[in-house]
Amino acid sequence: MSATPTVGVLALQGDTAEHLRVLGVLGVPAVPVLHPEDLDRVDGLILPGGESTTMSKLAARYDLVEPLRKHIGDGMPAYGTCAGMILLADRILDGAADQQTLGGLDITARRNAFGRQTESFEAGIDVDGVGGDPFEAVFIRAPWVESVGERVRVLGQIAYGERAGRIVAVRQGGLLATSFHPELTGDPRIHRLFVDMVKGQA
Ligand SMILES: NC(=O)CC[C@H](N)C(=O)O
Repeated sequence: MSATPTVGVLALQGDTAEHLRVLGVLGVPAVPVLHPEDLDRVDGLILPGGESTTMSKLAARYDLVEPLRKHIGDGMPAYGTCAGMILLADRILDGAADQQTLGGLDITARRNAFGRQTESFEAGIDVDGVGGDPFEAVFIRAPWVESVGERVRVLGQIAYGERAGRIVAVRQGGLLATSFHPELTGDPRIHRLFVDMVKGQA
């Protein structure tokens, strides 16, 4: 792996631009990924937040489903935020009819688990491996992680209130997922963790 990896951001739908901006702030070369051959030019991939059913449909339309599964299965590091977490999950609950995921991450994600758009909220989350203050996390129609397989490490849970204990950040080898959206709040610590994972340094 080169000292400065190139990170791709899936560009089918959702907040691709915000992820590219954070990677730019970190000085990491970053490119949108829209076609299968784009995957050959990146060392890691971010799957953004947005709408997972729409992203799945567009992935099929752009012939990206199998190439994405292959790269992820072959060990390409990937980080899914919100809808991206759903795409990485091996199993989902409350998915749309016939909703398929890419899989790779041995979790069950419950879609829209925290309620409707109007019930979006923020919470401070202590994310394991991310030093400093709790991460100010924004949840927008977010999934939670209902259960994890034994290879999955829980990195963050909601600490207090009626949602206390809900798992919202996980890692399994080179795969990272958060229910929330670090790309929207200007705090680059989780992106830095992912870039370190891509470099093989975390
Ligand atoms: N902010 C988000 O990414 C929302 C995810 C959306 N609820 C979905 O199921 O895809």
